[in-house]
Amino acid sequence: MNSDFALRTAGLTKRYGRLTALDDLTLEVCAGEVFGFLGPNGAGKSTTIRLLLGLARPTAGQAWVFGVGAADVARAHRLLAYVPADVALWPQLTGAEILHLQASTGPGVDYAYQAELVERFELDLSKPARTYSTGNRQKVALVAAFATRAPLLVLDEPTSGLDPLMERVFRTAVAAARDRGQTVFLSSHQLAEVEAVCDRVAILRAGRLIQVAPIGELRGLHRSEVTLTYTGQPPNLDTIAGVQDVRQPGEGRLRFTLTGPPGPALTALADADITALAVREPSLEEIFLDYYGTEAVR
Ligand SMILES: Nc1ncnc2c1ncn2[C@@H]1O[C@H](COP(=O)(O)OP(=O)(O)OP(=O)(O)O)[C@@H](O)[C@H]1O
Repeated sequence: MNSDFALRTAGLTKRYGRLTALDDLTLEVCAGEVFGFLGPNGAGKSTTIRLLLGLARPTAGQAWVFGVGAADVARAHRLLAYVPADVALWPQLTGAEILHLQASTGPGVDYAYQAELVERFELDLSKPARTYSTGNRQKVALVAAFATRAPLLVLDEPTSGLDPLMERVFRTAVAAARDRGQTVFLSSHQLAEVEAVCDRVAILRAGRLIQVAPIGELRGLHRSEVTLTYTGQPPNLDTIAGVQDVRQPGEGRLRFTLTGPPGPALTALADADITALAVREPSLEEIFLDYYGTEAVR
């Protein structure tokens, strides 16, 4: 088994009765890579992670962590740290006690870095975990994972409870993990998050792998929907770079999609009398439907 791969799956499949949660996933994540695992709700991301961690048994196929079979939990878990989507902590222990407990049972901790992370995530370690909000529980788990020396960090939608400021701290910590030579496997349903931190991305939909691509190739997926109101002459967006699907949903209103740098569109809009402007990021589901068509996502 080649352990240059931090993670490898071959034909990995999980069925729950008649539902196929994960269908024949074959994937390789190189050591040292920040790998995004992107898919809308219910795509099978958590199922995959449970199989990788040996928390569930595959119906078919196999998974390895640095060449160690995922079912060999005692060996595989010495090589990884995991942050689940719903972090559960021991309610009676304080944040400090939990970090101490995890440090003493995990694959080794960099305590100086742990202290730095506690500060950056603005975590109050003195309180018992039962008083922590979802976001604070997530922070404890993230600090514990990022501070380990585990060569692989498996993070399952780890920022769902974090505010934008903390999301920035998270992104910095992922970049630092990469610099420290760790591999990061990050599941997410946010295209923007994955774009910001990952080298490569796998896209999963309805249990099936749709695409694996370097992040650069995914940039074309990113677009915004712009809606504006104007008085007088409508802005002329006919030949503006990045502007598509210009529609007029009502009198004095305009809607279009924007990909790439917004400069040319902003220049064109500057000549018109715009009274309101709203920019919306479409959901991953919408992007999938738009980009891959209904056939590919079924
Ligand atoms: N223990 C289970 N029993 C039955 N069905 C399950 C079980 N776990 C997951 N599923 C189903 O498998 C599919 C994939 O779920 P999974 O949690 O892996 O998706 P996900 O991509 O992680 O989604 P989310 O972003 O919502 O967490 C879903 O249809 C889900 O309802």
